[in-house]
Amino acid sequence: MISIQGLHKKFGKNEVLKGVDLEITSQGILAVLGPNGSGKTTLIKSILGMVIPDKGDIRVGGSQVRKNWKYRDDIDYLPQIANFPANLKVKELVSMIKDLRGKRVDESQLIETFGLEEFLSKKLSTLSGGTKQKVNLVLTLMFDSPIIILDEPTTGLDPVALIRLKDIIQKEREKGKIILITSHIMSFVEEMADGIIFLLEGKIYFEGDIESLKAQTQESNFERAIANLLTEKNAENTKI
Ligand SMILES: Nc1ncnc2c1ncn2[C@@H]1O[C@H](COP(=O)(O)OP(=O)(O)OP(=O)(O)O)[C@@H](O)[C@H]1O
Repeated sequence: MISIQGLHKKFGKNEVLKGVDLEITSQGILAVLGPNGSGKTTLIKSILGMVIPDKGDIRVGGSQVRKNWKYRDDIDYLPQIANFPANLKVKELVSMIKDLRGKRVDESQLIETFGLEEFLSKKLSTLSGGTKQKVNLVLTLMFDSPIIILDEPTTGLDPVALIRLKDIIQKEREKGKIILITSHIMSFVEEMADGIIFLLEGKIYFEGDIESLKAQTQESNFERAIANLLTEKNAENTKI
């Protein structure tokens, strides 16, 4: 369970989150959506304790996030941009991350699923963007934690890898996990998400399932329903 109350965060004068309240009590896939710069990554990093909020309360599994690190053992996190040490080989990075987390896991199935066997002895600097993302996914998904947070997981993936990723996420969902995903690929979100939140101007502007969003916006197409939220907000802002 993840509980967020009154979350505020600004960077200098840039007020990114202006009072976000969110209760994630049930298992399933929640997509965190919003325009570029709306604060999706900031929200995720606040949950992970990587961004310190100015105000607000965040609890994961009942534990306060502030000045705590133990709860992070229960979260597998895929960052949007992974900065890997260039000279390390893929297999060295995998063992390093396992050592850091102090967990014994068998990543061989994931390596096979993403066709990474032939890259295990290659240096990270020599890999293509999509292959790096596959490595990034293995590092995240190998730990089997109850909460998974994926920031733009589909970036750079070819169609086969994308299908494999979707199957893995569905299997993780069936295990009863809480899965948070950010993505700008609306077809991916529509296929995968049980619910969405839409961040706009520092707040959650919509929270619910995709069918409710379509009903609210009177748009049968999900992408258009999302665009409709933005134009609706624009219209509101220009009202006198
Ligand atoms: N460490 C930081 N220092 C200063 N500004 C930051 C920092 N991190 C984020 N920001 C700013 O906060 C705002 C929100 O950024 P964030 O990355 O959370 O947005 P996002 O919704 O994830 O965007 P995108 O869809 O482009 O990934 C942006 O204006 C960004 O420039």
